[in-house]
Amino acid sequence: MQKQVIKRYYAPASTGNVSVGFDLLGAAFEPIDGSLLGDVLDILAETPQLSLTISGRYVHQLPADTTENLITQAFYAFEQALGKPLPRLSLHLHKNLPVGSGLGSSACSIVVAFYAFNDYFGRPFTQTQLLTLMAIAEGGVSGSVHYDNVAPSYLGGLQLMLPESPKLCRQLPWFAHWRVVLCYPGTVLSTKAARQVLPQQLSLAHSIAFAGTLSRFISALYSDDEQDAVSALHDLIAEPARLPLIPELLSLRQTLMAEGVAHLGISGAGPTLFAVCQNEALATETADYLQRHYAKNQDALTVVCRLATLGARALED
Ligand SMILES: Nc1ncnc2c1ncn2[C@@H]1O[C@H](COP(=O)(O)OP(=O)(O)O)[C@@H](O)[C@H]1O
Ligand SMILES: N[C@@H](CCOP(=O)(O)O)C(=O)O
Repeated sequence: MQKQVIKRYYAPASTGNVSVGFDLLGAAFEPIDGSLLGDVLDILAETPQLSLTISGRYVHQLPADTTENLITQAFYAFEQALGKPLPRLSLHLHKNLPVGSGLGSSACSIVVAFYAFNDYFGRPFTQTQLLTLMAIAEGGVSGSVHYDNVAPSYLGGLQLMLPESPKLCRQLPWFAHWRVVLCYPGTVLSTKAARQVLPQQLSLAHSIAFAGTLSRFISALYSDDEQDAVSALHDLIAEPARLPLIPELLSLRQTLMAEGVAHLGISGAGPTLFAVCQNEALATETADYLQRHYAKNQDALTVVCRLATLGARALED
C-alpha cells in the first residue's frame, strides 16, 4: 500500500571538479528527458522514534543498518546544530543515485536531508549556515571537507567555491546548449579511496598551470568564448593520480574526441565519466558508445543531461 507523504524533497546529482577545478568547481545535472536524477526524501509522519526506510534502484549499495545512513546522521547533526530537541520523524529515502559513483551520491542524500529538515522545521538556518552543515557532513564521508558536490546539489547550476569568502560559492555562467553524458559503469569506487591516491604537494610550475586552466575556463565562460572554454578543460591534479583506477579513460577519450566530443573527464572521484557535447545528436551517439564500451554490469547508468539550474527543492504532488 502507498504510504501517505507529508512532504517530499529532491536534490540533483552533481559532478565535482568538472576537470579544471579540483574541489573548487561542481555542476548539478538533470536528464534532458525531464526525469529526475537524484535522491528523493519523504517525510511520512512525526513518530516517537526516528525511522528510515529505503527503496530505489541503488538501495542494495547502502548499509543495511539505517542508523549508518547519512539521512539518519544528518537528522542528528541538524538537531545538534540547532541546539534543541526536535520531534522524531518517519522518513523514506528513494535512493536513485549509485553509491561511490562520482555522481555526488553521498552529497545528494546529505543535501536532500538537510534541506528537508530545514524546510520542515521552519527554516531556522540561513543558506550559508545550511551549506556549511552539508559540507561538514560530506567531509565526514570522504575524509576532507569539500563543497563541490553539496553546493551545486543544493543551489543548482555550475558553482565555483570561494575559499575564505563568507559567500562560500558563486554561480558561474554556462553554455545552455551543452549536453553532458554521464556514464556510470556500475562499479563502486569510494571517494575516500580515490582521495588517498592524490598528490600531497604540487610544484610551483604545476600550481601555476592548474590556476591557469581554471582561470582560462572561467574567463571563457564569462566571455561567452565556447572554443576557449572547451580547450581549457584539462584536469592537471586528480586525473593523473586517478588514471590507474580508470584505465579506460584515455582510449575512450581518444575515440570520442575524434568523433567531435568536446571533452571526456572523470566525474567527481569516478568511476563515472562525463562527456561534454556541443549538440544533442552527438550526445545521444556518445551515450550509446559509452553504454556499449564502458558499462560493466546491471548497475550501470548512462544518461544525457543538461545543467540543472534548480538545486534542492520540495516536490509537489
Ligand atoms: N544515503 C546515502 N547515500 C550515499 N551513501 C551513503 C548513504 N548512507 C550511507 N552512505 C555511505 O557513504 C559512503 C558514500 O561513499 P562515497 O564514496 O562518498 O560516495 P559518492 O562518491 O557516490 O558520494 C558509502 O560508504 C555509503 O555506504
Ligand atoms: N572533489 C571531490 C569530488 C568527489 O565527488 P564524488 O561524487 O566522487 O563524491 C574529489 O574529486 O575527490
